[in-house]
Amino acid sequence: MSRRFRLFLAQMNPVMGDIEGNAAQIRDLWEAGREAGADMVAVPEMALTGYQPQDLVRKPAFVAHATAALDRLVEGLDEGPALGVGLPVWPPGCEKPFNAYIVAQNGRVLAENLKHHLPNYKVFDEKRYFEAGPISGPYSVNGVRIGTPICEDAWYEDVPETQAETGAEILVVPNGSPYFRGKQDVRYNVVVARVVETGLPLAYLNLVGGQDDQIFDGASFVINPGGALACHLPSFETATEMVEFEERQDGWRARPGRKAPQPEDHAADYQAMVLGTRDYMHKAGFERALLGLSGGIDSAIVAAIATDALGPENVHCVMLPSEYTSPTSLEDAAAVAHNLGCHLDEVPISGPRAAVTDALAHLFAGSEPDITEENIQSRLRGLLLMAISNKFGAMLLTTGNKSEVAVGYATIYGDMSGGYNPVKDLYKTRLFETCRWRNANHVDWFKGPAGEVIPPRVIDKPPTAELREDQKDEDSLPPYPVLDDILERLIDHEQSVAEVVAAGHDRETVKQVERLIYLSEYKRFQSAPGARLSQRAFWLDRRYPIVNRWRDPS
Ligand SMILES: Nc1ncnc2c1ncn2[C@@H]1O[C@H](COP(=O)(O)OP(=O)(O)OC[C@H]2O[C@@H]([n+]3cccc(C(=O)O)c3)[C@H](O)[C@@H]2O)[C@@H](O)[C@H]1O
Ligand SMILES: Nc1ncnc2c1ncn2[C@@H]1O[C@H](COP(=O)(O)OP(=O)(O)OP(=O)(O)O)[C@@H](O)[C@H]1O
Ligand SMILES: NC(=O)CC[C@H](N)C(=O)O
Repeated sequence: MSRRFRLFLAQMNPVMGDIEGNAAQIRDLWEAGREAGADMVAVPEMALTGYQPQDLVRKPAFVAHATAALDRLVEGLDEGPALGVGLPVWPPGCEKPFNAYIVAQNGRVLAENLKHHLPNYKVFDEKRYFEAGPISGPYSVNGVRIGTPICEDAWYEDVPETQAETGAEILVVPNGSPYFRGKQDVRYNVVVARVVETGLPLAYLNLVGGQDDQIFDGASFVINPGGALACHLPSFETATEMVEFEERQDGWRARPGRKAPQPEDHAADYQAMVLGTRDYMHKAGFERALLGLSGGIDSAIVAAIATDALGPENVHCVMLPSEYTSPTSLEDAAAVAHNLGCHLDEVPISGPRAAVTDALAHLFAGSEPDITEENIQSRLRGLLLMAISNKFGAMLLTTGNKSEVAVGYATIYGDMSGGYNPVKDLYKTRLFETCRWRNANHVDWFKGPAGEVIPPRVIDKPPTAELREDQKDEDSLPPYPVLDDILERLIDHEQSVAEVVAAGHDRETVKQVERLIYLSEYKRFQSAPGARLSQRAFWLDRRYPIVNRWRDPS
């Protein structure tokens, strides 16, 4: 009879800092694994505390709480499978804690794995929070030797290789790997390389769920020696899977299991925004969202995302027309709310606007109307929406896309008001395409209706802020395809002005965009967090000084 190993993968969604709640979830998952006859139940990196805990782990009381919760979990493990769980551990005398993965069985700890490679790039600052551990060797569960590189440890050869050389038969890798567009291909490449080098099957187990701007997409998978995919869990949903490994003449192999289809590109971005919005709201204690619905495309897609995340009954849309609001905008806002099944109220801003104009008349006498008056409209909308939020307890969502956020094309304390921005990392040209994707596609966990929820007219009409007569975005900004290409080069690829010009752009336009990016750093610093979709999202991926006189002389 060949040797077997039954690994229960639990792609779970912890809540940051809810140590007791996460411990209860982990205990339930362990029981489900025991029922199913597992040898080992694995949950992802830092599942006990939530990931990334940032400076929380520098607070000894936080780490002590996690340790106490772990001790209780371990003590409660009666006869049954081993449990692998991620948490910070802080041995006495160490300057910082370790990022650890504890494996326990039958009431006692079998192994303590410490993360060796601490990621310190993009959104990661683990060298700030953690001590790097030595490479941890394999441990035995029911007679099978398991090696556990912790997330980044699997991105280098040395940890898996050392574990294989010291007897590991299967690699189980717990991860806290946040989404960016195209990341799954990066993970396959990394994992296949480790499988080829070690000759061992590798189970890649990821977290799922939103945490501030980051979205953990799950999509856990198992690769066999030779590179074949044995099983794949769904993206953006919690899931469990029993993976059956057996030892054959040519070594350990995982039996083929579920292969959930994986979303790509617009499908993945949209689901990331829905999950990010749902988890930000729910984990922060909000059931209901509120937004200004203008009849434009930005607020339409945010309304769709919020509805898919929270359900139409939990999304309150408000149209706040002025004398510049066209009949088309009124109709389009009504159509979006109707298609999504959300409640729509109308609150005209003409009265408050007249009151503000009146109040300032003695100061502004003799000056010409300019952007000041335009911004007052935007700020009145922000004020009224925040009043509705205060009164009824829904969180205000803000709607600026990445193109607008990049050049500061938004009014601070006006349309930038709000707690979360689902589309903050989505350039306008991609936003159009993503609306088309949503109109043609639906996923079963979305709470909004299937079908063409965003009328094509909303997608096709020229974007306008409607803050003065006949205003169009293109009066102030280059056409979006041009703007987005310049932005992607300057921001996502950090190209020089000379390189952007060499790619075919007009120098004056590039310099104008560069100027707007640097000038609006203060707005981004004060802006709401949003769903991270790229490798260069505003906040942790791209950190620039606010006061900065440097301009590219190239
Ligand atoms: N470095 C700095 N650090 C901190 N604060 C700084 C600052 N520089 C300016 N400021 C402050 O910021 C103010 C200027 O910013 P702000 O008041 O936003 O005004 P501003 O950026 O001049 O105008 C808003 C822009 O957003 C556009 N827009 C587009 C789409 C929609 C909407 C909408 O509202 O619905 C608006 C609008 O057309 C206009 O171009 C200054 O008066 C000053 O108080
Ligand atoms: N008349 C309005 N009623 C309600 N909210 C509004 C109104 N005008 C603007 N807003 C709010 O301010 C935000 C910014 O306006 P903006 O014009 O940039 O976006 P949009 O109208 O949704 O899309 P687009 O830029 O494509 O016209 C809107 O998304 C909306 O939340
Ligand atoms: N938690 C981690 O170590 C994350 C780093 C890893 N390379 C990833 O993004 O997938």
